[in-house]
Amino acid sequence: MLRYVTTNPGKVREAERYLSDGSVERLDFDYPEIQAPELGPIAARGAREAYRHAGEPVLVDDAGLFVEGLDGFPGPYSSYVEETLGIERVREVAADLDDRRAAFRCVLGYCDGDGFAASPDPVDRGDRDAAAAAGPGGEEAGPDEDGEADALPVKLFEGYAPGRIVAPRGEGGFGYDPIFEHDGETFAEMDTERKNAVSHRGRALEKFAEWYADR
Ligand SMILES: O=c1[nH]c(=O)c2ncn([C@@H]3O[C@H](COP(=O)(O)OP(=O)(O)OP(=O)(O)O)[C@@H](O)[C@H]3O)c2[nH]1
Repeated sequence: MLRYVTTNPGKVREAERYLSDGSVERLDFDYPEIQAPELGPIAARGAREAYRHAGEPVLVDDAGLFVEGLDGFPGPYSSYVEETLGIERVREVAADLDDRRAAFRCVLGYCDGDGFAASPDPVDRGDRDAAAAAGPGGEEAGPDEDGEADALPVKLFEGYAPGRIVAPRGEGGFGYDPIFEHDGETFAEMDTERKNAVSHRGRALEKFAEWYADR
């Protein structure tokens, strides 16, 4: 049984479509998150912590909103900023910027404790063209990437969605969705199926699901 590890019900709703073959269950476990400027090391360490807790294969999902005009802030701190400032304040800060472009990123970390065949497929580092070109596969997190010695192997899958920060619109989704516009619609104006088709999480999950089925 694979455990999709998250405390966030919004993530689960989106992941269900990709993980609904009966071999996956959600595990509501708040694994300790390291502080790092990138999502990859956070997901890698989280996957190891979650695996040690669960004793079964796990998939963790680390995501964030990166605002261009704020040098990528809140990025890996998105959850903390959402809880403290709130999305309205983020929107207010962004409203004063010339450059309101932003991107959502999601990194999934898979750990099953004993490793897996390394994939020769290209790795999506999050850039839009690379995202379009990259197939399933994912990246092996290096043993020392997050500073942990003797680390368990973790496979990473990244997804990216470009957009811009706008005044809130829409009732759906969760988190920053009402203020993130992609192709003329906010994520909160999209139903789950439409959001999954274009979102950072949908792209990462698609790559993971393809790799997982073929591994
Ligand atoms: O509008 C949004 N649409 C999305 O699709 C999305 N994905 C993530 N987020 C936000 O980014 C932070 C992630 O933080 P995060 O990865 O640490 O997760 P989390 O703390 O919510 O749960 P957990 O999975 O760690 O238990 C949180 O503020 C989330 O609300 C999103 N916001």
